[in-house]
Amino acid sequence: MEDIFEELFAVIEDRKETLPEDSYTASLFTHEKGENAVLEKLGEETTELVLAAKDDDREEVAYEAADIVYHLLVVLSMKDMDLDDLEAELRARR
Ligand SMILES: N=c1c2ncn([C@@H]3O[C@H](COP(=O)(O)OP(=O)(O)OP(=O)(O)O)[C@@H](O)[C@H]3O)c2ncn1[C@@H]1O[C@H](COP(=O)(O)O)[C@@H](O)[C@H]1O
Repeated sequence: MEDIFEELFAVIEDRKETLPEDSYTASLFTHEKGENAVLEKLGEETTELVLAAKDDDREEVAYEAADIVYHLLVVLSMKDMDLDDLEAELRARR
């Protein structure tokens, strides 16, 4: 499970660096709305997760949760943060 986060974050960092034209991730880093584009998307996905959970739609909950995790990792990268920052915060709460 840990690996998939690391793999995904590495891809996001690569897209930030290389900005391929056909990359959705790159489009978030170059969006005319700036960071608001990914932040708005995160808000939308969170609302969709809440609705899916209220409907007890487990498949949809997993789908929206994955959308949230992906966009969350993009936000971390945008702030020049990484998974270590997230891990440190989680461990500090134990
Ligand atoms: N995990 C994701 C991921 N999750 C969600 N998304 C995109 O996030 C967007 C979510 O928006 P919505 O749910 O609103 O879906 P939509 O209706 O298609 O989008 P809109 O019309 O609302 O803009 C979609 O365009 C999805 O394709 C993702 N795009 C990329 N990744 C990962 O990032 C990697 C690199 O992708 P590229 O940057 O596109 O090369 C991929 O291999 C994946 O592993």
